[in-house]
Amino acid sequence: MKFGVIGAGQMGGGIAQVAAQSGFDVVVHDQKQEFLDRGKGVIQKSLAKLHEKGKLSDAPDTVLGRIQFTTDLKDFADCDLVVEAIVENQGVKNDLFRQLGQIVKADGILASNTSSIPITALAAASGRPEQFIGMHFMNPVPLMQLVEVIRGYQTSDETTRIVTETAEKMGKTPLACNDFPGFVSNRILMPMLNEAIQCVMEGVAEPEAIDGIMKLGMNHPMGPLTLADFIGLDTCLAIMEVLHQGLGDDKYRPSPLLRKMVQAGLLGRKSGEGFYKYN
Ligand SMILES: CC(=O)CC(=O)SCCNC(=O)CCNC(=O)[C@H](O)C(C)(C)COP(=O)(O)OP(=O)(O)OC[C@H]1O[C@@H](n2cnc3c(N)ncnc32)[C@H](O)[C@@H]1OP(=O)(O)O
Ligand SMILES: NC(=O)C1=CN([C@@H]2O[C@H](COP(=O)(O)OP(=O)(O)OC[C@H]3O[C@@H](n4cnc5c(N)ncnc54)[C@H](OP(=O)(O)O)[C@@H]3O)[C@@H](O)[C@H]2O)C=CC1
Repeated sequence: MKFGVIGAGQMGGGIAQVAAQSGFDVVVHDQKQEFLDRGKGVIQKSLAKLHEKGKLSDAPDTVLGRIQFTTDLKDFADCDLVVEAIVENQGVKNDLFRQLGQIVKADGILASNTSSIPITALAAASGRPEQFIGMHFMNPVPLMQLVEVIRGYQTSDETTRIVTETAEKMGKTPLACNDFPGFVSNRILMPMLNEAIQCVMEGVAEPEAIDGIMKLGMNHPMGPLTLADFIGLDTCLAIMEVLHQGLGDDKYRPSPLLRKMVQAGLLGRKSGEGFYKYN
């Protein structure tokens, strides 16, 4: 299988890495060489860590050698499966899928790692709705078990079968759901993170206390504010907007503090500051 990934950010890099660890030939795209170099560096660090712990079956260089980095979308022409992991914005994703629908071979499958955007709408933009699906990995991809598999309105059984089997070959557990805003994962997770942000805004407690209460009280591995910083506050806001618009209920209204922090460029770990500071 030739595996394509669009976007070399935290999700795209992780997906490419795990695909290469599973023995697939992988091609990864980003818009600029500097983004590819940054993504490659993150993959190298992760592979070194997994190797150190004896969790890699091949040498890190062998795994890295299976990944081709490119800024040219034409390099995806012969891919069997292409997973998109670019910014959580429907217009930008639609444009990309319109191009991929023209470039990727006719029997290739297109998938989106979107956190919330309707799969059926992206499928329509691609021009190949039967061979389109949501393949939603969790962050950090090398460590997390789940792949949420989301069927669009016209996704074929064959596409679902191939993508489910591919997720299994990648050592993941695929679980199916239908195409509703935020699917299952973010429909449930993101309102909790949004509520934690609202607690900061209202002065209910300091961020450290909110995170500590949820970690120690509910056994969550990360507190909600640490997790929001980890996901990216821009991505959290984009997901809340999709839930709010798509489900039409004000209980999904993004916290004004979340909006303000994104406007200020405080995006969490990836920008160096969110609810906490990172060096
Ligand atoms: C927004 C969406 O659309 C969907 C989403 O993805 S929502 C987000 C879903 N993800 C989560 O909820 C993650 C919640 N957090 C966790 O499960 C855990 O904190 C975690 C698995 C990320 C980390 O595990 P942890 O037990 O907290 O310990 P931590 O010490 O931080 O990390 C464990 C080890 O993994 C390593 N590690 C972390 N990320 C890694 C990566 N990408 N690759 C390789 N190793 C990694 C760490 O370096 C650490 O190694 P050492 O033991 O040698 O120090
Ligand atoms: N963060 C998370 O925890 C999770 C995120 N997701 C989803 O995965 C997707 C990616 O998220 P994430 O990896 O966190 O985001 P990042 O911001 O880390 O990475 C996105 C990458 O895509 C690039 N990019 C942006 N626009 C384009 C474009 N038009 N063409 C090609 N590349 C582009 C970005 O480049 P640049 O640097 O120029 O912006 C960047 O390298 C989103 O849809 C998100 O909702 C899914 C599961 C978990």
